[in-house]
This record gives sequence, C-alpha cells and structure tokens, in this order.
Amino acid sequence: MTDQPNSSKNADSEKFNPKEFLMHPINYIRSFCAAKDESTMPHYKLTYFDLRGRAEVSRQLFALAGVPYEDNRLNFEQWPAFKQTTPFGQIPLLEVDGTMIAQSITIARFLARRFGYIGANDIEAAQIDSLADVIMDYHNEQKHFFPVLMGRMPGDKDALYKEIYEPVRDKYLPILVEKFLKKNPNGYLIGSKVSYADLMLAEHISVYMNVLPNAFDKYPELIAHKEKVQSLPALKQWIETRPKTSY
Ligand SMILES: N[C@@H](CCC(=O)N[C@@H](CS)C(=O)NCC(=O)O)C(=O)O
Repeated sequence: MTDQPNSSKNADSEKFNPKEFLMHPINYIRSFCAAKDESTMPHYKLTYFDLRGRAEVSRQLFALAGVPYEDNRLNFEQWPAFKQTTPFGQIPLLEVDGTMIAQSITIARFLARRFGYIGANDIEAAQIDSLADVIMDYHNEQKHFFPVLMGRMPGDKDALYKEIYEPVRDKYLPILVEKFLKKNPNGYLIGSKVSYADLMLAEHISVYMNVLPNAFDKYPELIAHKEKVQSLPALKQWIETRPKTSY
C-alpha cells in the first residue's frame, strides 16, 4: 500500500455529493465511513516462522477482529538476514506502519487492547494479564518437554512426560479450572467476552491434544473451554483455513 492512492482516495471520499446523499442517505454515509476507515487503517505486518507457535494468538486476534494484516512467514534460509533487522534478534515481530514491536505476549496484549479482547475494564484487563503471565510460567516450567514431544529434540518422551509434564500440568491447570473457569458462568477465564488469555489457553490445549489425546482427561472443563473458544465463528474459520502446521 503506498501513500499516494490512499491520499487521493481520501480526498475523493471527502468531496460531499449532495445529490447522492439526498437520494441514498444511509448508503452514502456508510460508504463515506468505509472509505475513511480504510484510508486511516494501520498497516500491520506480523513476522514469524511458518508455525503457529508464539505468533498464533496474535494471528487469532486479527481473525477475531476481522482486521487485515500481512501474515509474513519466514523460512529458515530467510531468517539470518531478517534477524539482523529485529530489535532483540527474535520473532515474532509486529510492524505497525513500520514501527517494530517485539515479544509475543506484548504483541498479543497490544492487539487485544486495540481490538477489545482484554476485558470490560482495567480491573478485568489486569486479571487477564495475570492469567497470561501464569500461562507463560506454566509453559516455561515444562519447556524442556515440548521440543521432545514434538520430535524436534532427542529424548525419552514418556519419561519426560512423567518427570516434567505431569507435575507442571497438575500444578497449574487445576488453578485455572477451580479458581477461574468454574467460577465464571460465561465459560471464559475472566468476564463475558473471550480474551487473549483464553486464546493462549485454548491454543495450548489444542496443540497438546493433537499429540497427547488423553493429556487433559482429568480436566474436562479445559476441553470444553477450548471447544467454546475455538468455535467462535471467526476463529473457527481461521482455524479451518490457516496454513497447516503441527504447532
Ligand atoms: N520471549 C520471546 C521469545 C521469542 C523466541 O524465542 N523466538 C524464537 C522462535 S519461537 C526465535 O526467534 N528463534 C530464533 C533465534 O533466536 O535465532 C517472545 O515470546 O517473543
């Protein structure tokens, strides 16, 4: 997208046409607003590998909000050169009209705030942020298991499941179930609308269930939560049509 077509489009859309307005006032106002929205919409570019991984929650937020973005997926040959251009040498990276924002949870939180997936007020937002942080603690405590589970690193998957995954799972997940899901009749972690923390949790359950179908048998509430979140129409459509990757 260049500046030139946008600015001329904007100028055209701002020329008031009284005849058209009197004939079709509602349509006229609608198309005026649409042209204005399009011309002022930021350009979003989200760069990551061709994986769901740390970019998927942000991609899901774009899908839920119906906001267009550039889903830039690098292959491993492209990575070394791109790495030099990033603030911290890692991806995901979000560019908003060229300004770089790094760190997956920061990106997700930023989009959630912009698009309205971070609770109904600042108290709910803080609770949702704390849940996102605790979900990251949970991921970090079992980070040596995940690459082995996915076959990316050698190791005894069954032994690590018992030694690392089960204790970490049973330390964190009951808290999410008992203190949040069971207490909220809306079926989300917090409040009455899906949040980016719900997306983080549902994505984790979904990735693990593909490889470990019985991993959450003890926690049917988490499976129900994943189904509820991933059945939201815009999200369902994204999940059905997104590039197919194992995680
Ligand atoms: N805390 C960072 C971690 C980012 C991270 O570990 N990115 C990995 C891909 S998942 C990466 O860029 N690896 C390539 C490298 O470090 O050269 C975040 O959540 O964004």
